[in-house]
Amino acid sequence: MAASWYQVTCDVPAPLSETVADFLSELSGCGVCTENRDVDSFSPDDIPELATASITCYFTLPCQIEQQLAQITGFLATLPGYTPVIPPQVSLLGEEDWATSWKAHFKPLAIGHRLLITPSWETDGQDEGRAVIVLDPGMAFGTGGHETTRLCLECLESLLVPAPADITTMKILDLGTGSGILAIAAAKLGALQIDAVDIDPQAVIVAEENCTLNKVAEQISCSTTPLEQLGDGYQIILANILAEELVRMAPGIVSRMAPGGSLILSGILAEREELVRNGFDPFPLHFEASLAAGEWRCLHYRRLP
Ligand SMILES: C[S@@+](CC[C@H](N)C(=O)[O-])C[C@H]1O[C@@H](n2cnc3c(N)ncnc32)[C@H](O)[C@@H]1O
Repeated sequence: MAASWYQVTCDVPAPLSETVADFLSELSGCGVCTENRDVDSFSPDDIPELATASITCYFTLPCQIEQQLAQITGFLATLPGYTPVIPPQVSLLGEEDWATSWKAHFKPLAIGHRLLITPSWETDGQDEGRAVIVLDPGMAFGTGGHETTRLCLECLESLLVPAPADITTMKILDLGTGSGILAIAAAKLGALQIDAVDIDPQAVIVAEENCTLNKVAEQISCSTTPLEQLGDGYQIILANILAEELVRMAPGIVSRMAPGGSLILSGILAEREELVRNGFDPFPLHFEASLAAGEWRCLHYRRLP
């Protein structure tokens, strides 16, 4: 395959990232990509900024890359506080690499005993009798890789496998649906009446697309309806949201549960488990379990009759 671009990446101290990004953008004549956050993190509030930022720009072929590199290193040398640890890294990219190289990071992921999350370009593989959820990484949280999602899915599976007698009539709420992954899992395991809500309209668009992709759009109603405007009688409520928000919403959540219904709370760092337990203590709930994965906890409650 013919190469089409030079990709140049400069690692610089974080405070210099804007200056370097502006320079590279002007020099290359196109946009730059800045990686300065530990993105494998749960929420925008706790995404830590890294000490070093990687700025990547692209030069279309043909181009005199040596001259461009000389300009870049010359510019970096003028910046106060810049000490080159690694020189700018250069690689050649082809059309196909450009379009597909990111896909290498997303592989089918088996969860629990019955679920398999797979990107749409990997659907030919063996599903070994698992319910397959096709999910392309989109703008919304929830491709199954995060512990908080996985814990929810495992707990949900334990409630729906084997299928309870009332699975076709039970109402399920996925509060903070993101990509729709939890709602889609519930549908794939046989539930027919699922509400998937999110305060982020972009997430709702992604969730709707994923429901269609998984052919479960008829079972799932996606919307931005706030909790306060939802009905009640949910046999299962799933909420993978941060601890403080869960506690704030506790009265609204519990009042929407059917007697005997299950509540699955995730997105809780181990050190905040007590905060959530205290927040849900005053309500008529039976504490069933605290599931752990690394620093994350997922709490399972049942509503008392
Ligand atoms: C961590 S993501 C969870 C996504 C998915 N349910 C999963 O388990 O992977 C949390 C989602 O909750 C949404 N959210 C946060 N606060 C909310 C609230 N008060 N009501 C509804 N959605 C909320 C966010 O927009 C985000 O999409």
